[in-house]
Amino acid sequence: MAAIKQVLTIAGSDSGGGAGIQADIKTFQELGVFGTSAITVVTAQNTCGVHGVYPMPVGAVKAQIDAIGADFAIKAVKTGMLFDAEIIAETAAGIERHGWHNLVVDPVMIAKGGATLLQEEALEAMRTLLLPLSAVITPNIPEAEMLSGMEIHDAADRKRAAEAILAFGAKAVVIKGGHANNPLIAEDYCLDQNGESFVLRSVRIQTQQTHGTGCTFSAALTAELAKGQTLPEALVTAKRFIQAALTHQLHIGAGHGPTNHAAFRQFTTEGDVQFVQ
Ligand SMILES: Nc1ncnc2c1ncn2[C@@H]1O[C@H](COP(=O)(O)OP(=O)(O)O)[C@@H](O)[C@H]1O
Ligand SMILES: Cc1ncc(COP(=O)(O)OP(=O)(O)O)c(N)n1
Repeated sequence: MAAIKQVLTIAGSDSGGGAGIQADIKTFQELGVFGTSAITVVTAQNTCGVHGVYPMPVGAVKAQIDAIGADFAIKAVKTGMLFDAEIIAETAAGIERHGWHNLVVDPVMIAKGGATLLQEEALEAMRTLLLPLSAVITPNIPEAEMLSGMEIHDAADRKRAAEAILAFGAKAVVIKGGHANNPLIAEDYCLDQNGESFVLRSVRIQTQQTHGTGCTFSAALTAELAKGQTLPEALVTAKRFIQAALTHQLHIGAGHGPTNHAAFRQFTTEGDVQFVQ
């Protein structure tokens, strides 16, 4: 029997279970890969907001990464909440030391409730240390604006911002459309270093149950890359996964509830996502 594909998430813990490490591991499990983790930060968090942020000592981050590197055949890695420049530097050094490829960088910066998940002075470390190692980076619109230093109001702005982000060395960028103003469509835009681009479109689901959408999407992308899918194939599955997770809601908690990670396996999603070149 072929060994199950092994993946690593280097990210923060969300006590509420909808985002961060918890969302990543659930998504990995649903997509049939074996998830391992290196926890960067512990957050005290629920559907109503972030109540506390407790960074791990960098030595603990390094020790977790090296324990995984010593024993697992990691096929893809994703990063999530990294919080400060020291943790970013340790993460980048670990990825290089272990020669890991298929790096998905989810540049987590601000939680839906407004809490800071990345210190402002860490932005430069993300640009210079992590982006050059990444196969793909998946900013939402505010994150793409921060990374590129440009405002995004329309598709032309989005393309210019994507080009600016690629200039930091990422092989591809996906600017996710969850924060766009379009009330009907949720559209993600992908551009790679060869100038190839496409968009992924779905119906926008009218819901408050959106906590952890970005983590879940990037974890699904990581799982599919580990299984050997091409970037466009992996992105289509990730978009179908999050569409199902948003459609079949769980209604947990009083605030922004978590998405339903089990929905993709339970419900048909064929045709829910349009790939437009
Ligand atoms: N209301 C929605 N309906 C359908 N898809 C959505 C909705 N909100 C976000 N998405 C999708 O979820 C994924 C994460 O996007 P986004 O919410 O922008 O990221 P983040 O959680 O990092 O802010 C993207 O594929 C986006 O298109
Ligand atoms: C520990 C932790 N990591 C990441 C996030 C942000 O996740 P995201 O998927 O962007 O979802 P929202 O915060 O926007 O709901 C987080 N909250 N906690």
